[in-house]
Amino acid sequence: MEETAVAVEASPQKATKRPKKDLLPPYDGPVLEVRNVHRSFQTGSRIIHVLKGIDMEVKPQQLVMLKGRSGSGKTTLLNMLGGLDQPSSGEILFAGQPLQDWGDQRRTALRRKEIGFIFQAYALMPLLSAWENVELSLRMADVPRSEWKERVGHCLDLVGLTKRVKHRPFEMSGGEQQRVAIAKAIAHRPRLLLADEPTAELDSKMGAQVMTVFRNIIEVEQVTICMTTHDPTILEVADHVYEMADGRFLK
Ligand SMILES: Nc1ncnc2c1ncn2[C@@H]1O[C@H](COP(=O)(O)OP(=O)(O)OP(=O)(O)O)[C@@H](O)[C@H]1O
Repeated sequence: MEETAVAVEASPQKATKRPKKDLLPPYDGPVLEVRNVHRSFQTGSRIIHVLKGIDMEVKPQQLVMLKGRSGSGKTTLLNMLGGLDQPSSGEILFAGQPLQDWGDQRRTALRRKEIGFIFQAYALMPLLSAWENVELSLRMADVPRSEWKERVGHCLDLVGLTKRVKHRPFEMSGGEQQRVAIAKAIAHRPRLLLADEPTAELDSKMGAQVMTVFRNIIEVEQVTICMTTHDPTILEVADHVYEMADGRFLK
């Protein structure tokens, strides 16, 4: 499918107000604080130390990137930032709350309400249209049905896809599919967006469109983004880059 000529044509939008949520008390500090995090895996009799003392901070509405060679530990760290995995030692504070002290149920609720995930391979439902894919995310997050229409329309507009709402993934370019995935990831108004190599499958033009969308949603949706990338041209867009090598950040 041909990409549209203009980069991303989202309508100018005002910042939307984040509705109050009970899960987290109000907190003006960093969205993420990572303190001396280690992660080891046991495979058979061997113990592999993948993360070896990670310290990082992600402030509200920042775009933070993790770069590093394949195998350096980026995905392992991203999984922990999203509460999908737990550190072997150290702590991760999400909006000031220590995730390791939370039970499984509360961590799952945090993931569903406060975090959006974007992957390299889009992760869309193949038989659903762009509109239905975004709607599905609202259904999963228990957002009242009465709010779906406005919210889905708003999110698809933000990613510049108002003219593609009825298309199914196979009728769209890779860049468009990734933008649907972004609309889907922000639909439930998460505080944090985690993206694992979101531009890896895209050419440089489509990759740049995705980064334009990221900048736009940081402003309009007041979201914070932490992503991994190998692409040096994309790193220029970051507010902060952490370079990883062998489970540590390079100074
Ligand atoms: N569950 C696991 N069990 C054993 N080893 C693991 C596990 N998860 C990750 N690893 C190992 O940890 C190391 C880091 O993997 P990780 O996927 O975090 O790297 P990465 O920097 O994201 O690489 P890539 O850029 O290729 O995605 C690898 O050597 C991997 O094999």
